[in-house]
Amino acid sequence: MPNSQVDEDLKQMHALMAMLQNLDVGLVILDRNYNIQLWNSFMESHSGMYPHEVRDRLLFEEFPEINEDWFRHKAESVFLLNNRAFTTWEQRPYLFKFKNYRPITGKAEFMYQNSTLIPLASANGVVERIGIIIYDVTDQAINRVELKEANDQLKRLSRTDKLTGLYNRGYWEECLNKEFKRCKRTGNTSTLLMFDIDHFKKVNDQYGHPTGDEVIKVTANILQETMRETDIAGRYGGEEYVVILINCSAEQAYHFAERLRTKVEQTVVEHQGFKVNYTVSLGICELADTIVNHSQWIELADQGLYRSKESGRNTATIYTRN
Ligand SMILES: Nc1nc2c(ncn2[C@@H]2O[C@H](COP(=O)(O)OP(=O)(O)OP(=O)(O)O)[C@@H](O)[C@H]2O)c(=O)[nH]1
Repeated sequence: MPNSQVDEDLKQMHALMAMLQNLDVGLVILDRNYNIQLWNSFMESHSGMYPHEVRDRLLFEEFPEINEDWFRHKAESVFLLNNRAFTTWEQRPYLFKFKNYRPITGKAEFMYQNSTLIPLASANGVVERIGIIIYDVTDQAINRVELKEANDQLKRLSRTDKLTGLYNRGYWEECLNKEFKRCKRTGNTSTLLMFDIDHFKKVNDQYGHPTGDEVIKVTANILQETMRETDIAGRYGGEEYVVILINCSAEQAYHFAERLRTKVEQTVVEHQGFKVNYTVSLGICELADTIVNHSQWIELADQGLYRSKESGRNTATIYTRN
């Protein structure tokens, strides 16, 4: 080959190397034994390690954060099959654990990365090296994470009653429907308790709406303190509450209802200089074979509640057919 041609090839090679060095993506070349052969400026600036420090060093020794078994498994198929392989940040947040210095996405502690492994075949077609390309996808990942957080928050809000923090009627009914179906499937029994503040209109009339609101909130707190974590409580209407007592019979629910009723009876709500005593009436309905859907379950618990109101309030009644 004439000298001028060699010079030209070398020049082109230098230009290519300069370009690779300055790409805004990470580029690492590994030999067949996973020793580092090339380390571009992106890798240098994010790892703080110069190319001469890592050259000919075993990848897994220099970067113990890389799961060796997983990486070898992936890379061997690239070596053997001459195929590319990809890993996204959703599968693994990063390959190299680089600190994130980006001001806009300061929220992320580490750089999120997508990575691609590419086979580098020599003239005889044998893959003797592989290239790792690292893409910094921190902005994209953070946006996605934030969007998910916002959606989760929105979902929570759409399920929750603002005043009490209990589930709202719509979402609670969905839960009841699920529980209804679960009990029918498994043969377990759960009991529905519905209760309502007595003469609440008078509370509002006598002390004003804000104090009425406070009474509604305090009652929700008492309910939450009294029930189990697995029970599912909701605000059914203005001053009407519901709770699904999971895996609980009517008799057990009656004890629960009495505890709740007594706590309320003993509570004094202090608000805006007022001291409010009040009571609740409760209806109980255990799920039975005769109940055909969750709406009927609610109706029957409501009938229990109605009987409590009829019999003078501040009492709990288990629904029975007569
Ligand atoms: N402060 C306040 N009042 C509410 C809210 N939602 C409903 N109410 C009031 O709750 C009262 C319910 O009154 P009624 O349905 O007549 O029942 P009650 O006075 O509790 O009588 P009984 O249930 O028969 O003991 C109404 O005056 C509503 O305005 C709320 O979010 N805040």
